[in-house]
Amino acid sequence: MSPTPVKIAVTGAAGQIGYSLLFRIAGGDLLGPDTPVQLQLLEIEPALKSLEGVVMELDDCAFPLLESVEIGSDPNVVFEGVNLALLVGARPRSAGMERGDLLEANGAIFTAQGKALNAVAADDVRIGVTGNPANTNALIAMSNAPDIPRDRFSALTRLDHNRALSQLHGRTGVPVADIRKVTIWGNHSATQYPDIFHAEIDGRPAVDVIDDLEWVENTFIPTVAKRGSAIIDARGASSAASAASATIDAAHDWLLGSQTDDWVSMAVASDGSYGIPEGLIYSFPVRTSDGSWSIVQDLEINDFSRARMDATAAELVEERDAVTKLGLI
Ligand SMILES: NC(=O)C1=CN([C@@H]2O[C@H](COP(=O)(O)OP(=O)(O)OC[C@H]3O[C@@H](n4cnc5c(N)ncnc54)[C@H](O)[C@@H]3O)[C@@H](O)[C@H]2O)C=CC1
Ligand SMILES: O=C([O-])CC(=O)C(=O)O
Repeated sequence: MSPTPVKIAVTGAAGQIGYSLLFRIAGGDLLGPDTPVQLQLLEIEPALKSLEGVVMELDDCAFPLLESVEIGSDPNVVFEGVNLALLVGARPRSAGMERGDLLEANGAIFTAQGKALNAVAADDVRIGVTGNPANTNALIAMSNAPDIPRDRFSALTRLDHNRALSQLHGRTGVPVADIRKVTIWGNHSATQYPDIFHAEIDGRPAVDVIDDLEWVENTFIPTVAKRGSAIIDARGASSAASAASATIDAAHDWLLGSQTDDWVSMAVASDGSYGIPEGLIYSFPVRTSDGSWSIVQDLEINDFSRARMDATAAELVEERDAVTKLGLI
């Protein structure tokens, strides 16, 4: 008997990220080669025609795992019974904007979608937020879905995590598979803190292998934290295929588990670990298994890390205060 199909909602499905994400999901990259998927795609009314074209292309791929595709513009219909909701749809920033500038424009979307998920999603739903500002959008959705446990919400910092791995690979030549225990702390913004003090490169402490704290502070951290802007400057549009790939990686590891000798970065509701204010959606090192996650505990935090972890938390507190004032949470 084939496994029960998983219902996956994707919002902003006609957008740039959607155009990569949907094909990867339907091809089995998220749930593996044995699990059929049913896609339930949300778009705003004016983008539905374009989405119809994307669905025609999905049909034309004849993906064996793709059981059905439904599209619509009403989240109360599209989210019906979904087991996984990937909230991508939101306005992207353009050159010169910070992601926080999108708070007001995109905040309202996540209020309505949080309410709809609360009303109609499956009991086991997991919700991953990619649309920016991702952490605070996840906070808004979570706050508007009081019946869904808080640990079912996360925001995407896996792209930052992958960017950090790639930069370390570029510096050392060690394959990314042999680089472990990198952490992105905090906000998916320029204040994020990519931390290598616990990382291992080829089984050795990363700081010893790199042996250049000046490079860590003045090249590695800003390169990872500002990579989104660099891509906008180069491409004239924000990252899309890499964002889709990270969205898949994050959901895959959340639902199916991550390696035990490594961890991943995920922005989740803080339980106060590492002194981060309770309830903020903050990126931590987490281990995942079977649809649940737990924050890696007891890492020693030096003064260099502490200052950066607190600065990115302070930005998230400001964002939370701003959306509270706007009445979104
Ligand atoms: N967390 C991360 O690492 C990353 C996040 N992003 C963010 O992802 C979001 C999407 O990016 P792109 O696909 O490039 O943008 P895009 O503009 O190409 O697509 C966004 C889509 O969302 C749709 N949309 C707008 N409001 C909607 C609503 N209420 N319900 C459903 N769909 C709605 C639009 O019609 C559009 O088709 C942006 O906020 C972007 O900043 C992008 C890259 C990385
Ligand atoms: O920078 C942006 O606006 C898009 C994004 O989140 C990223 O590439 O990390």
